[in-house]
Amino acid sequence: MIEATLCFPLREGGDADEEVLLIEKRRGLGEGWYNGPGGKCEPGETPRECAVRETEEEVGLEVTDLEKAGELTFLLDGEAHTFCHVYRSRSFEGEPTSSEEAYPEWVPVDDVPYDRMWDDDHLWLPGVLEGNTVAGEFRFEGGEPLDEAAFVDHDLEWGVSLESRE
Ligand SMILES: COc1nc(N)nc2c1ncn2[C@H]1C[C@H](O)[C@@H](COP(=O)(O)OP(=O)(O)OP(=O)(O)O)O1
Repeated sequence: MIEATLCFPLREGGDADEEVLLIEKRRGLGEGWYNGPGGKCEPGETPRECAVRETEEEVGLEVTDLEKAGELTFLLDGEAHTFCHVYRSRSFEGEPTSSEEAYPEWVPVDDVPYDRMWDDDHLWLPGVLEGNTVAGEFRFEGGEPLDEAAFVDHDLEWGVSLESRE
């Protein structure tokens, strides 16, 4: 099973609206869709270290004080495919810049483009952006690659305790 991360930097935008930093993915899994910065964990790396590294690599932002917000299991044809650790952070340095992997974009949390994201995102990301914690399982069918499989169903648990976990 792949172990991966997503990180959602948050800031106060204009008119005190909160904004989240998304990326438009330029290559690999989910290419062309919006997501948070993130990627696969490397050997010997904790998920938190992975989220920090991937955010720096993809958009040039140095995030600190990451808050664990979710643990998501993605299953493909009944087999665990990816376990994803989700973080949010209001502490970061630098300005988002494009990379070979991603175009960054600040968007109001009330105007996230769920129609251009993974089919599961509208089920868990709004709660995560509101400050909640979540554990979820999402089932896809149709074979590899995961981003061409069909989203079938899911289970979600809100308000879970995650801070003791990386
Ligand atoms: C199945 O639903 C998913 N939803 C969301 N929102 N994000 C997902 C889903 N499945 C995977 N992801 C995330 C997990 C990772 O953050 C990325 C995939 O990362 P990638 O394969 O691009 O990993 P990298 O290490 O950045 O890739 P390179 O091999 O190019 O370095 O999608």
